[in-house]
Amino acid sequence: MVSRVIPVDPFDLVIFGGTGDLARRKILPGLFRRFIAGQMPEGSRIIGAARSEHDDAEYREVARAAIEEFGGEEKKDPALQDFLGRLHYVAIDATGEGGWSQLSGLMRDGVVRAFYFSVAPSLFGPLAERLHQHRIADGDSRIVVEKPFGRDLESAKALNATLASHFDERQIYRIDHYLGKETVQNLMAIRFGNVLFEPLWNSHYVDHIQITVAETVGVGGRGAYYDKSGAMRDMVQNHLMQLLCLIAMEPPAQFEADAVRDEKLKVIRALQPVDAHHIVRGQYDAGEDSPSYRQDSENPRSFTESFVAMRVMIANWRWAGVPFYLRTGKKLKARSSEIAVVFKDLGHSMFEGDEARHRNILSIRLQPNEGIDLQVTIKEPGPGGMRLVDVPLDMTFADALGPDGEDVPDAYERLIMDVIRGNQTLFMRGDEVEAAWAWTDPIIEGWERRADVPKLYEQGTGGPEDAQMLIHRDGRRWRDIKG
Ligand SMILES: NC(=O)C1=CN([C@@H]2O[C@H](COP(=O)(O)OP(=O)(O)OC[C@H]3O[C@@H](n4cnc5c(N)ncnc54)[C@H](OP(=O)(O)O)[C@@H]3O)[C@@H](O)[C@H]2O)C=CC1
Ligand SMILES: O=C1O[C@H](COP(=O)(O)O)[C@@H](O)[C@H](O)[C@H]1O
Repeated sequence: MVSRVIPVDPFDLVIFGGTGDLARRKILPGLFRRFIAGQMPEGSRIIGAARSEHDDAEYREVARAAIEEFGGEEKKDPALQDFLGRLHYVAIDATGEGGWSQLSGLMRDGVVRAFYFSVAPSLFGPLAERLHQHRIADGDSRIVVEKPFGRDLESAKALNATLASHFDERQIYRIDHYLGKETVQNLMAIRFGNVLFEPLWNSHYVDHIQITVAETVGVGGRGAYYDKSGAMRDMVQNHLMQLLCLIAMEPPAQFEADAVRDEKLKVIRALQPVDAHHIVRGQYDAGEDSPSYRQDSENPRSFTESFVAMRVMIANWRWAGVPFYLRTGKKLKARSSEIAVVFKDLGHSMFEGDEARHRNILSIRLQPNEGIDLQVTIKEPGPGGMRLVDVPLDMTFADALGPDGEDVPDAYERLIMDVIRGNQTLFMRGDEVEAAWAWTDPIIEGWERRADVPKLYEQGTGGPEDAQMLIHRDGRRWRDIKG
């Protein structure tokens, strides 16, 4: 099978924060992979922009070093030199006047102009203002806005208003890199591309749904940011919420930006408030040889959560009474992200002596080993009569699709190419982000009001004991976190 590369128009992509961690770790290596794949047409340029003084040659060395450090196999590709030749640099201050006329002079007509805000969120507004003031952005330009998009409803509204005073909504690409992950898109393909699942996708057949995003990393290196954020703002309000929307939304009429985003918004608006009883916060303790969260964040009195588990209900016809259990945390036992749709038990077993509960479980593995797995019940092989056993019908995309199944763009690559193509389907709309904050704000405010103390949990486990209780109380259990 040969991967299809959809052509894009020539573009100028300006990366504000082009020397920063995200640019070096993800954006530049990703763009090099797209260059190799033929998605950077002749005449396209990448312009790094940050305060530090560099000329083009020095910036190319920054990019070369980044690709060497963070790139994969592609770093050995002889096309690297040609790619670096497409890079330019402007020293610019987002909050001052330095560099703007130089950037303005670099802009060309006849190519797509995209501006990636890979800088601290406090600079999103000043960048938008200056792009507008200096007439660097035209009516077809796109801006890509990184997370976090605000830290509550009020700040998200203010940021939306600032951006809206300079750009139309169709020009604003709010990034959630989970939406760019291959398997997250597969979620929609599995749901809406198979006749098999949709009839069962409701409260008549689904017992509950589990969404897990487990990480083994801690917050070392990003402690200052994370400690003001916590798992709720960092992961739940955006990534987990987006997964929840995709799994729960009604079928959109088309796979088109507003059709998909309208349906996601309806899910967020139908979320019931979560009471304290249905949510557990945790913070990782010190391990034998590894620091605690408080040490990593350099805040010895921190009450920020590095883990959240919660039971969420959606008040609509399709999902009435079906719990969605969400959990995410750092320093857990494995890196594993999965959505599991657990179907109801059979109403009656015709097989004598079969007392086990048999249930179908559709598990969509987002990472690692992207794939799907459907647990089905079959007869145990051998002469032992009609004894039933549950087995997985397992498909790893890499196995099923061969080497090309592995050769897929990573989330950032895909999303940047969508920006150039002008496709907003996998980006969050302003009202979606606000609705998500409107739902999370009361939860966070409740913690602050009660001075809630997160439960400590042992590193390398599934989180605090209370998270087990959260689901056990309902007579269910979490799926194992397996890497
Ligand atoms: N790093 C990551 O893994 C992730 C990051 N993000 C988001 O991406 C954004 C960037 O993060 P990250 O790369 O880690 O941040 P860094 O601190 O590593 O980089 C910040 C960049 O902004 C530049 N910069 C700082 N101040 C100004 C200014 N006044 N004018 C122009 N440029 C400026 C810096 O260069 P200089 O100092 O030379 O100006 C640098 O290039 C943030 O919004 C973050 O939340 C989101 C998800 C993951
Ligand atoms: O946005 C973020 O995501 C990462 C997890 O992303 P993944 O692609 O590695 O699953 C998380 O570590 C980080 O805290 C958060 O800001």
